[in-house]
Amino acid sequence: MRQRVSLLWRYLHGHRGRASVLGVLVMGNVALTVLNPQWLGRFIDGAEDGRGADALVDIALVFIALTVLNQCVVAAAGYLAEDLSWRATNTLRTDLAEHCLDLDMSFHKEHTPGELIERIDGDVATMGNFFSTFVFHVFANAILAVGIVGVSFFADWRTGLTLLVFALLVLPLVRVAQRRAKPYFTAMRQTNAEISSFLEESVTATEDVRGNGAERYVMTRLDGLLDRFRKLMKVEAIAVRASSSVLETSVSLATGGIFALGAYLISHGRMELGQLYVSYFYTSMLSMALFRIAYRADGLQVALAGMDRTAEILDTESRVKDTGTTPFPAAPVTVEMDHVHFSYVAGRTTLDDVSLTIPAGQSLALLGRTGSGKTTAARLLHRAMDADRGAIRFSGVDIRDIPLDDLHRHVGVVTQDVHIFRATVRDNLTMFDPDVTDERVWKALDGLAVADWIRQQPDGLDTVLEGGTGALSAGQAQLIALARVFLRDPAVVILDEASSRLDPATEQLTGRATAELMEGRTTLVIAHHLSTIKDLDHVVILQDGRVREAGERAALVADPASHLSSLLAGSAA
Ligand SMILES: Nc1ncnc2c1ncn2[C@@H]1O[C@H](COP(=O)(O)OP(=O)(O)OP(=O)(O)O)[C@@H](O)[C@H]1O
Repeated sequence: MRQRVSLLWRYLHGHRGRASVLGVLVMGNVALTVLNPQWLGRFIDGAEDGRGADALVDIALVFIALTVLNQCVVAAAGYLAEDLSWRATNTLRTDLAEHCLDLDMSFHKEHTPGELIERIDGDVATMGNFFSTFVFHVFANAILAVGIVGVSFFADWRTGLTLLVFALLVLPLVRVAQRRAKPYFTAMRQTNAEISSFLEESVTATEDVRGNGAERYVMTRLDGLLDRFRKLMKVEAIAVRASSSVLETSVSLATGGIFALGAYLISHGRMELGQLYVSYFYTSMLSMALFRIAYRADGLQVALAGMDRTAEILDTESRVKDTGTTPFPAAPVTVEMDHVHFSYVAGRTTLDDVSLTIPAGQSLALLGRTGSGKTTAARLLHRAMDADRGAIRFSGVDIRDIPLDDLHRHVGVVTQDVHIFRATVRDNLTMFDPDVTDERVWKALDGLAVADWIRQQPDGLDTVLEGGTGALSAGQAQLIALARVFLRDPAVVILDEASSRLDPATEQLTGRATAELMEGRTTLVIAHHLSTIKDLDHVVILQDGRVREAGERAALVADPASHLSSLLAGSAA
């Protein structure tokens, strides 16, 4: 609960002014709603007492004016609640997205993209609804209930007591209904997130699914998830229905009680007809208020469950701590991995005592079979995660001592599966940074192979690219990624070669662009083809997470006993 309150407080705090006005409007609405029936009572009593038509018309006019005013207050409060909820939740969405981007690999391994989208968009949207729902249907109605009981006490303690007992009996029922329903709501949201995530994965993997003839299996799994959702929905609906039936019965009993009490009081001259009418009116208003609270309890439950998950994500701390204060060393930098150990899963070593050095401004090819740990070693270099033991240093500075922002600015990464945004070439190069001018783009790329390629695109920098890697070949996507890195001018470059074969023309172009990028920078290349290592200075061959061989490329090539020589001989054969 404290977590939820502090989450709400954090996001409403910045909008205190609007929230206060909203509070005043809600209170005004409650006051007008409670006051209005009093005028009806006066009207009835006035008519009974034989007051003149003018006086009765005046009372009716006041009643109408208050009703209109109340509607205006409701409209203003509705607008403000929506506005406030969008402002607060948009900030929350941005913070959540940023927080997720900052979290390390282990978090992203545990949560699929679909699940995170559901958290960032789905849960937050529900919280937005909750806000309007809470203000209008729970908070406002709770205050209204208190107001009705209070005013009834003031008029006659016996009717006040009847309404109080009614409300006090009904409220625990509402709470029981809420508690019963909550686990189902939580499970429903979780299943919903799993469905989104599964759909996202299936759509992304369409080619693989079809290629493997796996449509039926995929659909069976989806069926299973949908079935689980349906069953949860059923139980939840029954829980909500049962509580409404109990509520409706209680309302009938309370109304009967008020009429019986009214009849008794009128017959003893202690109540007038108008007052009885007001009490009856209050009973139905109170029931409606309690109904609304109960009815909205499900929305409230969904929102509370979403809020718990949101708070949980916001409270998840990255295992990669950003506590360093040492500036990134001046280029060119020496890259050193010193007896590094790493496991994704406890007990299953991925990197075992890996040491390597790339002298300043030189390049190193990291070779090894699939699964030998090449990508993992590269990830450690830009702190996608941290080594369990050992150290990584740039020109002698431990990378954990460098602020993460600084590190990411100076270490450029080109991954195998480059992500292309559905946006212009410009946005894809600048990563949506509006401060990077076209002049800067062209200056950074001046005379480079990638610049020629961009110029050949139909609209140059304005060419709109399809999302993913759909519209571009692997080589073209690599060209975009290389250009991105050129723009940032990093001191260290980590390059995961495109593993798929490129067509000869693109291969030549990416080869030239890569050579240009490595110029004057310290580079680690994850090489998937032996043909591409010929221009690199050093070679490290990994085998099952250990260094099998390391040395200068030329020396290893010249040594017929080296493992590299045997690999080259094997690939030539
Ligand atoms: N996020 C992860 N969580 C758990 N295990 C992982 C993760 N990423 C990789 N691994 C495992 O770590 C080992 C090394 O993987 P890594 O991707 O570093 O190898 P690689 O040499 O780059 O392979 P490839 O050439 O196929 O890209 C493999 O056994 C792999 O299954």
